[in-house]
Amino acid sequence: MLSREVKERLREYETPFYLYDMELLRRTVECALREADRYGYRLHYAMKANNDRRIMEFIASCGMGADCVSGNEVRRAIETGFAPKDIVYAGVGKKDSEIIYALRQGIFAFNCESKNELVVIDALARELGVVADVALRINPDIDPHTHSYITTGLSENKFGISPREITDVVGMLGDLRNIDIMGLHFHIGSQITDLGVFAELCRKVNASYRWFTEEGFRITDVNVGGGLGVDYDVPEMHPVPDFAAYFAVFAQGLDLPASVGVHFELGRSLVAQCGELISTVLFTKVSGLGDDIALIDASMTELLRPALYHSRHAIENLTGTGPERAYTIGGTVCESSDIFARDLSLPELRRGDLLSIKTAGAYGAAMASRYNLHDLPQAVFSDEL
Ligand SMILES: Cc1ncc(COP(=O)(O)O)c(C=O)c1O
Ligand SMILES: N[C@@H](CCCC[NH3+])C(=O)O
Repeated sequence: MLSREVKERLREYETPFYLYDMELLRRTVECALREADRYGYRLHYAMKANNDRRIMEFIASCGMGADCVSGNEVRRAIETGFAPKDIVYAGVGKKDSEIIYALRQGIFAFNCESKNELVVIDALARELGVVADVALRINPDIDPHTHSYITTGLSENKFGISPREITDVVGMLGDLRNIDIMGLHFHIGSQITDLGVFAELCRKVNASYRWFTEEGFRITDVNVGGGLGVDYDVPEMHPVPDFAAYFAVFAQGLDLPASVGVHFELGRSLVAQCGELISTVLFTKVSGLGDDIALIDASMTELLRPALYHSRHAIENLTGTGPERAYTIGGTVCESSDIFARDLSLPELRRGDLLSIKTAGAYGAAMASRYNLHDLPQAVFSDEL
């Protein structure tokens, strides 16, 4: 809940902008690290969720590693204080220039997603005279019960190496002298709220680990990815996700020797709740069906999730106190999918009211675009207000 003084101060900034609660970020990151530490688990921040420099610098300063999916992400991670030896690099389509850059940095591991990618990493590593540490990303065919666009571990998805290809891959590895298969990697999707899905993942991880060990591989590290979901409906009830319950599922389900390092790649659960998108009501009008529409100065260019996944974010009228009315909340972009909410009850909206769109710290600013030549949204931090 923002105080009246803070709300007044928000008026000094040009909307739309992202407001980050740095105290909540601190509590969230500390809680995740504390709960992971109980089991000796190692955390890597999936920076695709939010690559703001201040946020990254803070997370790096807490001692987390980074999970990157492009050469530029690896570069930004290093610039913001993440140690190369704590960086994992996934991505289904890595370019040669990106692989070469990451090889030169001496990152912890490439999460490798296909047979052909292994061949390319090996060749590039040979040219550089180095050996690349590689974790094979296995597609375990698990339904994570989330939106189909953010499901990544089903057989039909483009991610990971399928069981069909595994034997081929293993047969070929003897010829690849410049890669060391030291790990196995899994990531089955995002915004997963059914913890039973992670229990199923553990069973698949155990089976894969046993299979690779029996094949003669020395697997020192297992990376189970990220995916823990957050509460978009009533965010104030769960400002910090239940990391204790999440890690306990793995502690109970994983059956690996104590010497094997267990890694996680958490994105959304670390940064979603600390961010909100602040926007101003521009106009209200009535549709041909008689519905009240409010047009706000944020749009799918600042927060794409509702247009892309029909996802719902809680919205608060920060400045209006009138009687409630039901609104369709639309953005400014020339796309009919640019709608943040339908039939949403809010204190009567007037031109100039400030709205807060909650749980926007993950995959918000990071997915912003300049469509319609909009400016990219600025970031404002709670401790600077
Ligand atoms: C390979 C990989 N690791 C980690 C993540 C982070 O996921 P989340 O933000 O759901 O924790 C993603 C995104 O889904 C991913 O693709
Ligand atoms: N961008 C998605 C999550 C994708 C995660 C990356 N694999 C979201 O906004 O929910």
